[in-house]
Amino acid sequence: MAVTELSTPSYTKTRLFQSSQLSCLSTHLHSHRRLTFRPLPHTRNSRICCSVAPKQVQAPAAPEQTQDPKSKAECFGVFCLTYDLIAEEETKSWKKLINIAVSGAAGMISNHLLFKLASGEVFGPDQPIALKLLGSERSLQALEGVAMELEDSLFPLLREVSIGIDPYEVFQDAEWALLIGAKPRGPGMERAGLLDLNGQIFVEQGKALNAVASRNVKVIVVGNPCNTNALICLKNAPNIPAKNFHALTRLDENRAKCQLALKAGVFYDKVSNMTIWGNHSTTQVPDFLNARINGLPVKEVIKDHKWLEEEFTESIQKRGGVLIKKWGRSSAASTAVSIADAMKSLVTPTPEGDWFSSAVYTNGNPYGIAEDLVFSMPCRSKGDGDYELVKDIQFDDYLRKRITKSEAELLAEKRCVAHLTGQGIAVCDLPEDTMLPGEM
Ligand SMILES: NC(=O)c1ccc[n+]([C@@H]2O[C@H](COP(=O)([O-])OP(=O)(O)OC[C@H]3O[C@@H](n4cnc5c(N)ncnc54)[C@H](O)[C@@H]3O)[C@@H](O)[C@H]2O)c1
Repeated sequence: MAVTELSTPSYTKTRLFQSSQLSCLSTHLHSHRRLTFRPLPHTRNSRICCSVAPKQVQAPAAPEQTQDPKSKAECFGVFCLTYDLIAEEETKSWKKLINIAVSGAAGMISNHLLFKLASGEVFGPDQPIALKLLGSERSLQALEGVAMELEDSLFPLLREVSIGIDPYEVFQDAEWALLIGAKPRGPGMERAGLLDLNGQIFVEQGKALNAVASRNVKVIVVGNPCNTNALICLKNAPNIPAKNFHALTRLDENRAKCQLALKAGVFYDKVSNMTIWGNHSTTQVPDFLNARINGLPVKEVIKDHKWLEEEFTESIQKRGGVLIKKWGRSSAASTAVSIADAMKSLVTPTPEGDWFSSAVYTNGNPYGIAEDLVFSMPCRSKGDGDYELVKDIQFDDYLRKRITKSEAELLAEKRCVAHLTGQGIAVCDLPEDTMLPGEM
């Protein structure tokens, strides 16, 4: 198969396929004819658009779209079948499809997350979704495998699956972008080197989101160092509100809730108001001053304050590393759970009096934290995808001091990637070689 190699300004090359090879059938979404299966020949090693339409549910009629054939990708295997559903199977309650883009889709976290999304766990049992999977050139074969597993799972709500390596194509019309793909720190690599290497990925993906995603796309950055990657991404996407960008600290929140529950001898659903402040790194601050157990301040329930200040805090900061030592790899399943939790927190109203943690853009924050960072803070949502910061938060010297340390680290990371955020020449003076939670 002839492919054209084009140099791109990004770290990788993008393969473009001849327009004659580009065809994808997803007419099942626009058709109400009798069930027909129309297999197309498929070609391997191509950018692929895969559409699957299960028989249980029916999309509403949409106007026929005249699409430029070049904007369509090639279909693959059973995804090339066109299912025209019979009129009797129409479901009147069908909702508009949500487009979810996932990068690093052939990786370990995605291997759990995609199946949770497709099952309806996040958006509910009557919300169809399209998954747009972005991989690296090296993982394209693996992405095909992921698509096959999704296909074999017969998820009624999963209406379309497309895979590719070009973010400008995969992020088209994305309403959610879960940016998980990143490179791990290699042997001997400085943290500054990792910031630069992964930062380049988020420059390109920010630009692509800016160019082709929904103007109200919600972005959750997971790939590490996630706070600074999120900052790079939003700076390269000026047409998307900075407020829409999050870096994932929900796993840290979940871990903190679990440890407090264990110490207090209660089930973890009794722990609320748990904030993680700052960076998703070993400087993060799990806030036991404002957290509650059974509605009471943690310090009233757990009298061992030395444990809170020393063991608890460090155990959360370093839990990822301990897990790697035991498990031999970084947390994937619990990270996927926490991504689903983070999404649910934005699409369902936060329970009265409670909040959740997310690393978001500091722009007029009420806590005195430096502006123009992506910093984990307490958030509430009305369930419309947006959030507001929680105002009534207590601080003491211990909490302030810790938050300042994490803030200093993020400011240093920001200086280190100034060349990627359009903020001048990079000066890398990281205060110490702090670790990501999974790197010890
Ligand atoms: N924020 C958190 O709480 C948290 C928790 C755990 C892991 N992480 C981070 O999440 C990231 C992914 O973890 P994983 O275990 O899934 O890793 P993984 O190595 O299993 O998967 C990463 C995938 O990303 C792909 N990839 C690399 N560059 C890409 C690019 N430019 N575009 C698209 N895909 C690309 C790789 O090919 C690979 O398939 C890592 O950076 C890890 O440190 C974050």
